[in-house]
Amino acid sequence: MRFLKGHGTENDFVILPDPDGELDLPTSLIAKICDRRAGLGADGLLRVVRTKQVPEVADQAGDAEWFMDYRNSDGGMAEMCGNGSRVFARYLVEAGLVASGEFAVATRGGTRKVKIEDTGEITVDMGPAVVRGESVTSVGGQEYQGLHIDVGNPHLACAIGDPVTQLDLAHQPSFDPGVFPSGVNIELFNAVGTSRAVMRVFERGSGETRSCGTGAVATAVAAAALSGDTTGTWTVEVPGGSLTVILDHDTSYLRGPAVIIAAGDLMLAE
Ligand SMILES: N[C@@H](CCC[C@H](N)C(=O)O)C(=O)O
Repeated sequence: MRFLKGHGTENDFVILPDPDGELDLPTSLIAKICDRRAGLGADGLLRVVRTKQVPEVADQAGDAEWFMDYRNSDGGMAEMCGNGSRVFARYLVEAGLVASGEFAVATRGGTRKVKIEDTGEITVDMGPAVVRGESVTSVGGQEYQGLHIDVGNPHLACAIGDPVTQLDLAHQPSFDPGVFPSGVNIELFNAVGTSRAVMRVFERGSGETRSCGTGAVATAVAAAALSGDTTGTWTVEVPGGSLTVILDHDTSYLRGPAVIIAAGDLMLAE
């Protein structure tokens, strides 16, 4: 099985090209591939398949020729991955499957417009990030209140007073399963002024990662809400680098780097 490896602000992914939708990828095989000791190691997996081969998205994919089949490192599905969509776009361009510039990518969370910037960074139109209410988490015995934000996938973004560097995110932070029946990605952040936030994240299905694109959008929305804003441009610093989030009236944009770092043959099997 041919694979590539890439990352966006150190949120890393195994990429499996599967243009005709022929790969059988049981959950246990994905978890094995993403295992950092027994496998290649990654926060998630991106299967690259033509939308016309995927009946459940083909009808709503619009002009997107390619579908990003995203899986968390535990093998579970997610609706959307912000960093993954940039890495996916970088792969499509480098593989010559799309012309550089602007194009669409289909995801379970909807079709997303992608733009390769002259700087080399990639901007993704993430769609509207919707505040659904409030909820609470507990990390290391400390409770934090935050906003439940839908970025295609579920987030709980909490502004905290303690420095995020001091948090112990080795274990699953608690959350309310009544509010988040399918699990949740939990962001904890320090807002610095009105345009910068420092964030750490515990991702559903992957644990603590060094970056989360949808989480950065949720963080920007929650940070802006602290001063009653719903629009603006935010720099979101994560352990793996820095992302730009632009909150517009009816959509949000995520901009950042994406690189492919390796390619090879995978011998793992079920
Ligand atoms: N790292 C991603 C989000 C991946 C999906 C998430 N773990 C979920 O289960 O919703 C990003 O960059 O957005």
